[in-house]
Amino acid sequence: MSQYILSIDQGTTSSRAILFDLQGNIHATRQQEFPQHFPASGWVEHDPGDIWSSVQRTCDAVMAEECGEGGEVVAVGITNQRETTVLWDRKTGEPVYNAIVWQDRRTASYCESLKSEGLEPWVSSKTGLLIDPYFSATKIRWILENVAGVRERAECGELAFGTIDSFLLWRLTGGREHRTDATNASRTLLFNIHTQQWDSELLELFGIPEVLLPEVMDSADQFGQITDGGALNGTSVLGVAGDQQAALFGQTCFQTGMAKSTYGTGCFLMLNTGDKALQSEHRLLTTVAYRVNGKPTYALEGSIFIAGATIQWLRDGLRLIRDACETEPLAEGTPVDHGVYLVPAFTGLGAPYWDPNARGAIFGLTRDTGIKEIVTAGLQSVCYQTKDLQKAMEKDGIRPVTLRVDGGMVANNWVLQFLADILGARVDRPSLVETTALGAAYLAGLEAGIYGSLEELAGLWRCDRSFEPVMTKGDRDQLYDGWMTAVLKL
Ligand SMILES: Nc1ncnc2c1ncn2[C@@H]1O[C@H](COP(=O)(O)OP(=O)(O)O)[C@@H](O)[C@H]1O
Ligand SMILES: O=P(O)(O)OC[C@H](O)CO
Repeated sequence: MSQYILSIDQGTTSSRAILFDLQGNIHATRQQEFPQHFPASGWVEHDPGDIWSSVQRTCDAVMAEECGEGGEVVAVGITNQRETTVLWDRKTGEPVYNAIVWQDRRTASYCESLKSEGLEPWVSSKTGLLIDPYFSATKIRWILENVAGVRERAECGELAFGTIDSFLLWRLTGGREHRTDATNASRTLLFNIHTQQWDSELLELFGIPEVLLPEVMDSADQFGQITDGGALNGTSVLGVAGDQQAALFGQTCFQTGMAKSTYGTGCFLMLNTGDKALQSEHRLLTTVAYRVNGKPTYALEGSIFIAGATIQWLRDGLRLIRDACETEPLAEGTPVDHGVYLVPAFTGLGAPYWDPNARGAIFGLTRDTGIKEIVTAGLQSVCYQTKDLQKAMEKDGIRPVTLRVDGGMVANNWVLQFLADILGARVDRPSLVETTALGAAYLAGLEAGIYGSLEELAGLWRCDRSFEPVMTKGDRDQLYDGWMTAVLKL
């Protein structure tokens, strides 16, 4: 009988269920998009019911079509959009409000007030994060403050908080398990990454009752047996990690100095710093990369909010292209020094600027600027933002020994060549770019005993193509100076 690991990848715009064979090859995959809600300027919400039903449907479909004929799922992994916050009733399982998504900026002024009290260094020393609406704590607080009756119900222990992994686990286990893993906990602004525990002083600061919080497990652990998962009933969830950490794991960046960068809606660069929680002096985040056998491994992270979303905007907002794949031939026919800079600060700027109030702009337009220059500038913006992160890491005294890339945008060879050129570093694309789902499968497989060690997993990584820098230092510096000038004008 063929054996598989099922990975549930619950992302910002869609949910995927992917069946991996035990060598880490994709056997079957299903994906479903779900609606995004923008109830006010800067607000982004998901209906948790949509998230749950998209997960159910993709899992059912993949199980029915591909696993029906004698196949067996031996372990389940969950990976998820991080920080997104749900509060639900422990008895009914019903959410008390929509999920507030990581991109949501509604708590910006509250974050500003905390920063003006000088609290950021203290919060950062415990959590590795900055005070920003991005993280869960201020979103939880907003629900407690603004939804009628919720604070009282929370204090009585009637409600549960979770990031999406936790919400899905609760539903899959029929409301028995209220758990999360250390990577997801490390994105809440409530978790002390040094003690690996919820921090009572932070809970007090944000006014959040501890009784709301899930139990924090290793990333490879016994999360619970599935009882409400259709054909998955009887199998166990054995791996959980936030999607960027899962991508680092799937890219098998297990050694200190190894880094991955994922180019999906946003871009997230993560560098393994081993057992040291290095504190950045240049506004990068310190986070838990994974926790295995009770031992946390840490990472430095640069989070860019808008990467592939720029291409979606060029397609859907400006209608300059019909499909993302048209961007590659357009850029190939355009000199890199066309002089147009597109800064996609649609929802503010993330690392290393952390400016929630910045907004996007296009600079350097002339009478002969056309579609191809604007599209090329859109692709280049993703690479320049990665360069910003590389610079911040260098100022912290760190240079990645390898950069492995993944996510939807890495199908674009032009982007990866320009990335290598602007970074002045080699960029490696693996054969399997669904590394996020793969990471969750590897974690589950590790707990199931299918894989004996991280070294064994590292041996499964395969390179599809390496991109070597060919640009001169002079050209690189000149192009990047133009980007910096544009960003400073925002
Ligand atoms: N050939 C391409 N060139 C540039 N961007 C692309 C290409 N193909 C896909 N994209 C972009 O990649 C993103 C999709 O990547 P994906 O990893 O599926 O995102 P997410 O998981 O965040 O939803 C989209 O924003 C899309 O615009
Ligand atoms: O769902 P994605 O792939 O856009 O990832 C979102 C990140 O986890 C946010 O921190």
